[in-house]
Amino acid sequence: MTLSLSGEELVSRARADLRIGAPIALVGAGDGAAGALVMAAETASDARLADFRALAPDAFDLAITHHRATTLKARAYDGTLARIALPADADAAWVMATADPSLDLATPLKGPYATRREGGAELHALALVLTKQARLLPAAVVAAWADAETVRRLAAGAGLTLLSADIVEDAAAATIRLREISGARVPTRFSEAGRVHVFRPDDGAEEHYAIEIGQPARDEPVLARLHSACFTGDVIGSLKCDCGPQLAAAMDEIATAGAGVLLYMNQEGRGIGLANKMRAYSLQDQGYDTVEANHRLGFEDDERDFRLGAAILKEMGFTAVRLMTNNPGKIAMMEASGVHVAERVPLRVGRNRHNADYLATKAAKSGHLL
Ligand SMILES: Nc1nc2c(ncn2[C@@H]2O[C@H](COP(=O)(O)OP(=O)(O)OP(=O)(O)O)[C@@H](O)[C@H]2O)c(=O)[nH]1
Ligand SMILES: [Zn+2]
Repeated sequence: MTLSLSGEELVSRARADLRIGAPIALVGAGDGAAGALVMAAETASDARLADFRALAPDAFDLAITHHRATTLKARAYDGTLARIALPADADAAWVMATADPSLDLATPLKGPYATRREGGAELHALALVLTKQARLLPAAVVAAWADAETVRRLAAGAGLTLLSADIVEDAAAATIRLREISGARVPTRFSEAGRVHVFRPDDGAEEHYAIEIGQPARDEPVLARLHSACFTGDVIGSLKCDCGPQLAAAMDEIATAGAGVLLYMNQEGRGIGLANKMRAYSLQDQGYDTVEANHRLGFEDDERDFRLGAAILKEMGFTAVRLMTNNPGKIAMMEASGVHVAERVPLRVGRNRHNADYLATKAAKSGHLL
């Protein structure tokens, strides 16, 4: 028997590496493939940048999304991304100022930037996918070599996580498995008959919670709310969104009905994480709406994976829901994931003068039913 890590385990480890500022190694498929050492832009240190330079890579670039390149007036030759050649004196502060749009007011004078055209960008694209999955800014420092062997050797010598494109793709397409780890009775101000169940995904990503109220029957559609974490709205009462009142109203409605389930999904900021959401808020303070701010940072409007909620419901024995939502996307994803939406229950609460524009943008751009 040989002990080896699965592709999914390697990808999970790579995400953790990127968050702590450790380099990872990426290689292309087949003979003559290229290789690269990668660090997330936001965790790259001066010392590591110097280490990368000392290895004399064939190309040393900062990979950014084409959205970011547009703002920087840098030519993007690689479709959805651009490779900015790192100047010889570029330090970690330079990398962040170039990568992070929310810092633009603080560091207005930047560029011009030379973007790379020759060579492939497959590994750069992979690096951006992984930084996003790690809930970091989609920007990566990439030291590339024309031959994968050099990178394999460097990775083996330093004990770096080594990934190939197919491993990352397979891991993303794999069925998500979540297990209930623990659960206990938690009476709340909404209902004394509450139970909290904690679900943990096998890939080591965030845990999600199910709050079950009463004893909902498994053989009929359950009154359910799929709530995405919003630290600002849920915990500190932010008026910028409608999440806090929606959470309370959903709990209240389920409690009044006597039975149902609220899934609390730790997909903060529509899946971009709180750090990136606060970057988005800074951009919103500069006049961009919620969707534009996400795009400027290099994210899609919505980066949540709604399959997770469906997986938890199925794990709990539910196959059909009466879903409390105004978001048609959630209904479509539930159905696609094998949980039938027998009815949509509208949830309209928490409108105030601070979030009027935010709600209008959701209706206009994200198809929300108001
Ligand atoms: N990126 C980003 N996320 C936000 C912003 N405001 C709120 N969020 C997040 O959006 C999520 C809530 O999503 P909503 O679109 O309000 O609601 P929904 O859950 O999709 O739809 P409903 O079921 O109708 O409420 C939470 O994860 C919040 O943290 C914002 O301006 N930018
Ligand atoms: Zn919110």
